[in-house]
Amino acid sequence: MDKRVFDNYIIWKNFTMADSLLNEELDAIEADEEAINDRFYKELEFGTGGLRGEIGAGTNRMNIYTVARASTGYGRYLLKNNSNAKVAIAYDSRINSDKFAKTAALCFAAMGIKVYIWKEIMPTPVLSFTVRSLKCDGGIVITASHNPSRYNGYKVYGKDGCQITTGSAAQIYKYINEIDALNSMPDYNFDEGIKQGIIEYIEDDVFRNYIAEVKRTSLFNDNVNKNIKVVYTPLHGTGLKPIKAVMKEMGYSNFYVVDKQAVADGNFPTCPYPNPEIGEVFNLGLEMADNNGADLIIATDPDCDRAGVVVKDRANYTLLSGNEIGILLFDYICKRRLELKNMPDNALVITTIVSTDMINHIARTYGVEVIKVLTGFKFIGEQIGMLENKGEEERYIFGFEESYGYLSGTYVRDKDAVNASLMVADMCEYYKNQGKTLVDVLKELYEKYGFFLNTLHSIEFPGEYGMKSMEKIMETFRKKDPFKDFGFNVLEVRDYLESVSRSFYEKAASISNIKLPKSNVLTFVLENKISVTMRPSGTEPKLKLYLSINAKDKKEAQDLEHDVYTAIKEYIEK
Ligand SMILES: O=P([O-])(O)O[C@H]1O[C@H](COP(=O)(O)O)[C@@H](O)[C@H](O)[C@H]1O
Ligand SMILES: [Mg+2]
Repeated sequence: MDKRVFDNYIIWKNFTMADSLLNEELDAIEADEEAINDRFYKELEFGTGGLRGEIGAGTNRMNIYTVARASTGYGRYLLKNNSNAKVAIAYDSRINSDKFAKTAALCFAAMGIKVYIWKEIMPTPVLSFTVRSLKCDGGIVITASHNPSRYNGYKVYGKDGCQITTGSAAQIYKYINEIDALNSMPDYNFDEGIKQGIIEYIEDDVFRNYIAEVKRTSLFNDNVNKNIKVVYTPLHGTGLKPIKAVMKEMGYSNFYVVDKQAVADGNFPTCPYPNPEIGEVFNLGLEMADNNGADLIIATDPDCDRAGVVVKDRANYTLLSGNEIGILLFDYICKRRLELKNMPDNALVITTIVSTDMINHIARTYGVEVIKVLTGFKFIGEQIGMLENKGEEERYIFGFEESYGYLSGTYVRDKDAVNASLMVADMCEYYKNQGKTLVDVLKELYEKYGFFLNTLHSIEFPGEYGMKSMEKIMETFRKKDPFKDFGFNVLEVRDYLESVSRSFYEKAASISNIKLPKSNVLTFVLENKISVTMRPSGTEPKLKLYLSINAKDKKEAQDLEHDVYTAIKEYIEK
């Protein structure tokens, strides 16, 4: 083991004597080099959605010390830009989320930064709204989103209500890096901060205004009493209060909550992996739907920025993928805006390089421009900010990413599952009035545009060894062209780390630049309308493989997908 790692372990062990839980954890791993290494080989870093890590002792863990370190660094950055800085804080239902939120509040307050904090658990999009509404210089949410219960995290927002992107993340990280976690806990008391007014609970008005904005995104509010039956589950997270409010106020009186999952609980007792991408999270919702014949089951992740959907198609229930929800919503939004005569000139949809290309085809039909950004909704939020600066905000009609992230308004700058739930319910009601289910509509879209199969395969690579293995795999694919050995012709390679795209459509290869921030992502466009994108996840120790096939029917697409994935998997495992 690296000496620095072991020295750090000893320092933390001595320091945490007064913190029995952390100390016990460190004591117990005394003879386990791997466990020590995993806790100390690095510091938590900014990934796709802020800092994220397992809860526990060490520099590579979420604990009050690493939270204090991040907060002190972020606080210094905020003060550098504005000596009267204000910051907003929200937290979800995860283990220690409230404690970490208070730790952060203390750090900011001790530095003289005014803190607005929610008194109860709140969704991530509400924090984005709060930052803008209270004119804060920034904000944070304590959450690890949809990760398993052993994780927590720290999402950081700029004054535009958008999660910090590459440039500001690097600047903030410089400040954080100057700070020693164990010396960053302030000598300050939360109640004292409240008394002095430097820490203030956020008023309910902000929540009500947020709800009003979400309701305003509806393209269907001409029909107040809705007929469809909706089953909803917040998966033990923050979604219940806002989604119940919006749905009831928008006339969805047949709205049923999965009781067992309504209780906020960071142990996620009924769904250990509270991710709407995983079909099992719908089990309890399906039981309920089987009994009451619901048209729709909606699940939102713990910080309520992702929404997953199961729809009733005659007698069956079908789980939609993130891409399928995205194309259905996009098509619905275009259709409704044209019907309501409020389609903006030069309308714009923003999506990511790992989301379905089918969006381009639909966009062409409606004359909507498509912008593609790197993975992470923050890059979509950033684009909305750029439009706002040019006074062109109205052009934005929809943003979506394959990992169940959607936003159809500009009142927040992050994906919003409250907005997504309302839009999906509206869409379901709209088509039901025409005698169609969402599965029928999806089939119509596939008939019109050809069948698109988009799959995501995640391969786990835990710990330092895993991280290095992923790097090696990425390098191998970058340097060699294994697809040749698999028997596929490569037509184009996009290397987002080197910002170049090489295409081989003609005999001589041509090279062009990619105008996106550098990121460790590779896309291989193969013959037969197949493409493969690979990247290490920025939120979990996983290599993500996104396969996209455009074929004449489902069977053909599935066969091709199987062949490509099997070849890649065998190659990686070799
Ligand atoms: O986790 P969330 O819901 O905050 O979501 C975050 O992580 C997702 C997965 O990222 P990765 O593929 O790097 O794991 C991203 O798609 C999303 O935009 C980002 O906000
Ligand atoms: Mg989330």
